[in-house]
Amino acid sequence: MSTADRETVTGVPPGIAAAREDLTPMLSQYAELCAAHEDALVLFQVGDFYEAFCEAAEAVARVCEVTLTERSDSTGDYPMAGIPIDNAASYLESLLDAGYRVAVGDQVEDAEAASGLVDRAVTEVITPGTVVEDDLLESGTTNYVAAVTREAGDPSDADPDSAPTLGLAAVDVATGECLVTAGEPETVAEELDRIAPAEVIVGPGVAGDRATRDDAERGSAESEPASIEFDPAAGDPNRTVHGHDPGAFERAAAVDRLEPYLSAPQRRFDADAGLRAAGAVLAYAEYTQGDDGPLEYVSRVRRYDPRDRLRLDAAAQRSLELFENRGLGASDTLFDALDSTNCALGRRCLERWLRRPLVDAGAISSRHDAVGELADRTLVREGIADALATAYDLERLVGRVSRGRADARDLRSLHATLAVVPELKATLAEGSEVGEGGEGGEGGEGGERSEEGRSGNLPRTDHLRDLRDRLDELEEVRELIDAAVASDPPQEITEGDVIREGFDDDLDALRATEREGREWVADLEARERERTGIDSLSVGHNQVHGYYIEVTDANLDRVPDDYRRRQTLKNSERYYTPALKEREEEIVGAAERADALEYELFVEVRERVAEETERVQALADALAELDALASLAAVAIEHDYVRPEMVEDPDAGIEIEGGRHPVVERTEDAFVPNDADLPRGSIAVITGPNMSGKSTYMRAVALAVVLAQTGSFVPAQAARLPVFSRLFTRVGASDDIAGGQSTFMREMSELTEILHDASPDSLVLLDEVGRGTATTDGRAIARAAAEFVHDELGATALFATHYHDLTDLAEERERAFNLHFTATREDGEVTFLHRVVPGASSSSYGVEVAELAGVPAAVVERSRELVAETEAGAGATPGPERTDDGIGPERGPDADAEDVSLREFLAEEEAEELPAIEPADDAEESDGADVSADCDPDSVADPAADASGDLPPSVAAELRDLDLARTTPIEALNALHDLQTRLESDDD
Ligand SMILES: Nc1ncnc2c1ncn2[C@@H]1O[C@H](COP(=O)(O)OP(=O)(O)OP(=O)(O)O)[C@@H](O)[C@H]1O
Repeated sequence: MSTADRETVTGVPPGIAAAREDLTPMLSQYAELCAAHEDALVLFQVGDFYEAFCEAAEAVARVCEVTLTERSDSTGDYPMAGIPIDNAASYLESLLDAGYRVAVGDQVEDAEAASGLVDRAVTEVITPGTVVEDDLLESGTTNYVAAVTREAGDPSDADPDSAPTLGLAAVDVATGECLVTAGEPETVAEELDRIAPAEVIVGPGVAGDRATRDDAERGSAESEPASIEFDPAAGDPNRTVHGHDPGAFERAAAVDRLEPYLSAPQRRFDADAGLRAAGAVLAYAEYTQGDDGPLEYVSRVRRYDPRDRLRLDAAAQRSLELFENRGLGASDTLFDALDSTNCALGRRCLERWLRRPLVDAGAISSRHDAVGELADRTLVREGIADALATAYDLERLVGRVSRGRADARDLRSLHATLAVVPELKATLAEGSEVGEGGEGGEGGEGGERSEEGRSGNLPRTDHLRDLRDRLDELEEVRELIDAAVASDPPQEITEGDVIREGFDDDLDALRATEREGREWVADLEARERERTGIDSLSVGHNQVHGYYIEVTDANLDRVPDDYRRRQTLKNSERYYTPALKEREEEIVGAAERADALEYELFVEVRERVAEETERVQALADALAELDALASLAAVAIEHDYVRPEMVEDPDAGIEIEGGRHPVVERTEDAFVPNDADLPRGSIAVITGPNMSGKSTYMRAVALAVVLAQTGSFVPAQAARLPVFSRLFTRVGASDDIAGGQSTFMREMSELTEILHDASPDSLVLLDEVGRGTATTDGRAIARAAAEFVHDELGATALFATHYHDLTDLAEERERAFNLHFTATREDGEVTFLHRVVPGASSSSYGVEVAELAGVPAAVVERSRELVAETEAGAGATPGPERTDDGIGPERGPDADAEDVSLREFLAEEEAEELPAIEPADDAEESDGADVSADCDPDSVADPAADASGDLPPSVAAELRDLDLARTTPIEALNALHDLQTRLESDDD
């Protein structure tokens, strides 16, 4: 669907606009609704169908694959297309997928009761971020719409170097969850990626905003701040981003909008932008729900500071495959591996936790306590799972209740869910005596053994005890629903059978009248047969004539006087009697009044339940957390995870024994566990053949950190972990092809972020950095970045690389060390051992991997020849003996790279890759900071390089003044290039 297509069919279709003066009243009404919803496609209820007209009809026909028909009236012919209301969900989904917002124009008065044109109004605008229909929502997921705006103020006052503050607010319209935060563009971009909204509306000055875009196109610099460098769609190209009424983003409008949701909103937000984003997102949410006033189920507007959670940028979320599989290898994500929840509430909670791991050691340990207890207590865990498996999606149910959209079945579902609460409370208390199920094991920390715990009535841990206290049984609500609503009610709430007998005396009386009337009619046949002596006399009912007594022509002479003729058939006559007519009126009247009364009573009950929205939401939170914790415990037991020891010492590093990758281990028959011992601030340079397990290892370490801080146990034999505040990853360009940027540009901008923002509290994963460009440049960048991470940032880092010369960092830097992965080769066959060992690797086995992958034999052979030729060219350089295929040193079948000393390895690498460097001593003398001298044969050969010991003062001063923390690698290379040119011209 092109943008042009979309533009032509939102708002008033041109064909309708052209005929506006002549339209019939109905089409005029359609045109009015369209005009009021300029950015949406209007579906207009006509009986059992939603119709669209003219160009809008053509779009509906095309997108929904329905027939385009024609409507003819006195004013002309109009193309028309409709979708059946009963079956609208899948069509609506197609329209949303095609990028439309759909305004639903419902008939809002009874068509039969209406005199003249039926009143219609837009009852909701369905947009990707605000759908509430269960049919259109994936269960267990959260569907957010977000608003982003920037801090107001005169941009000329602002410090040009400081980043503007952005406000971000998001609402899940189905559940009422509302989150608000503010921060620099980078922080907000990160939060957007975590929240992953389906739709973003942007305020003035933010890219994607309509006014800003128009200004940019006109080249005007109006009073609004210029659009800042921030792309709300960056993390997900499928995200719908659009501008929205700028007025909704104004402070005064936002304060007014927020007032029904929280008191004194103007005092509640640290950043004005946060307040304005919250106001705008709620304005938009209300608009999509038919502009019916405040959304009552949005009872909590939660403000939070992203720094209170482990910060994971989009690159980290993607490359660690937390929620999205990138299709490389295993097909699952970390979330899939962790999700053993039993209900949608728990699933969403677990997802929230994983998107925002904790940074508070106390809170993390508290979750670990609870997971430990549930892991120990099998019966309790299974009891919770069984009970929650019958729980409905309380958050969405209560959302529908307070929106006045819940039907009787929804209330019964709410009742069924409330009914599991007492059961859950009992389960949590069951068998909690000390000594049950491995007591004193993993869960035994954190002051959880109170007197009550010992008495056997309550959970052991504070966390579960607190959770149990939060399980509000909402007895009154449960009893009210049970007393009022029939146990198996129909979907329709206007046609009776919804309210239980005994709930309302008037209703019971009406139903009794109806029942008695029907019984009277049922007995009428027998009575009349007896009275008239006509054995074939029958009593029947049809829609048109109501009740009748039927007598065949042969018996007409025996018809009594009080029979009145109603209808003549071929061989019989139909009659009624005054008594029958009276009864009939009684029955019909009572039934109609009963149906109407039932509806009234139902709405009353629904409103009473809606008054308890906040309590139901609080219960939903508690159930969700319990489910998430039980899921973590179940996974820990099933997959043999261990409770990590969280170490609060700021100097503590990562110590993992027998760590595994939680996703890869499920697909590999024989996963090889590995240790990780990474002192704080150290950098591990990891080398090894392709496919040997470098990435898997690095990710397993990072995932252990993420899991631990989420509150989960970790796949390892033992783990001692510090609490990190940020996690960065940068994976090689060819591993990451999302987004429209050149992959190398993307790689470099992600690297820039790391180099700017990582700190001693960060864990950094660099996987093949520099791979996206020429080897010489790539190597230089990799080297410089590694040095910077070590020297300037002090972050704990893992750096996987094929640039073997990086391994000499270990000799030059105190906290750098080498790890490598091993492989064996027997009869030309390579076997990867997937085992990490200290030291540097010797060989890349690239040609073997190519062969394994099925590269044609001729190409493999030719590659071997070329490798041999390169080596022969480097023959003058001292190095170890090469094997026939020239890939690595000759080794026995049992030998692995451990056998190769670092010295041999370095010599070998120089021989292989730096033929121009000689003698070898030069390289040893070179300063590690001068990457180009180390790596680039051309620059080494250049006599200018010799000038490094004696720099002209201006060059030296410039070098000293370079602010590396604010210099991107590309800028650094450019600066180096300038300096080099100046040195050369000085020499001339
Ligand atoms: N510890 C392990 N035990 C068993 N199999 C493993 C292990 N680690 C990795 N593997 C398997 O090896 C495959 C390759 O691993 P990985 O991608 O980590 O290698 P790599 O060294 O990073 O490769 P490249 O350098 O080509 O990127 C994985 O997809 C997985 O199937």
